[in-house]
Amino acid sequence: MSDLVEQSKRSAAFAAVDKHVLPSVRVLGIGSGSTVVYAVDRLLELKNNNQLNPKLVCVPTSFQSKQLIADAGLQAADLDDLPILDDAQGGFTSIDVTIDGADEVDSELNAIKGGGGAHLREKLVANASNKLVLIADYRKDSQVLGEKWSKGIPVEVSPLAWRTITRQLEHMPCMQKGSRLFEDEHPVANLRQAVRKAGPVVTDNGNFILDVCVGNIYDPPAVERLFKMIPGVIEVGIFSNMASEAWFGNSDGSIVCRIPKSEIKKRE
Ligand SMILES: O=C[C@H](O)[C@H](O)[C@H](O)COP(=O)(O)O
Repeated sequence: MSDLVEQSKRSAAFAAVDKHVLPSVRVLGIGSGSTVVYAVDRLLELKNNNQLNPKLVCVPTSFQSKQLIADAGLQAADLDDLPILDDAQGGFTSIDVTIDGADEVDSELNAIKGGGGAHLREKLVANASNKLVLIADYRKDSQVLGEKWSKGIPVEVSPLAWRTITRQLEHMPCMQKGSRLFEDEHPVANLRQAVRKAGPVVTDNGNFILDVCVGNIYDPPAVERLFKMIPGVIEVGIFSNMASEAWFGNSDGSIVCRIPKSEIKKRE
């Protein structure tokens, strides 16, 4: 990985933490992946400077994230241990803000996640958060999902049915009710293979992952719903309309914070 990419991950992570992890934050969701490591580095600095809420509790999204929290000496809590608060919009949240990485983010801040296989718990934590803030380097910033991330949509599936699910996914048509959902005629689903273990990747939850290639994704919420309907699909690595901000580190050293394009229009 080039120094430029690492530097851009770091600057996006530091800026997002500085903006969102104020002393008023009591419960913080911690995402997974290599960019989140920098976010936890910054949290540790803030902790050492007494700039965090002394009662701060961090909610992990994977085994990796749980370890990062423990190594930083921060307090961890599982989602189920937290009280559920009814918010003004009729939602149910337990977490003030979650900071997480992404594999690709489009102009509406729909994201592909799960490159590291953590998207099930990441989505559970994001869903219980008042605010989801994404952090990434410039390679993940795109207009349409699929333009940049070519490894496919991560889909966590039950090992009991992975072959049936693969076949069903590969028979999905690209058109639905007259509109095109994705670029390729039919998806191609690959069982993710482990690198230093023989056989498939087994997630933190004991499941398999199919990486489903469809080309560009024109309607992320529809594709997310379509895949999710297949029995045995546990979670789809498309996060539609969940993030409210995305921070990108650029290759020139600058940082950009984006909000969904439709939000910009509403504010104009
Ligand atoms: O499963 C992994 C997560 O969704 C990560 O947040 C995502 O893959 C981005 O990871 P990284 O920051 O390493 O690019």
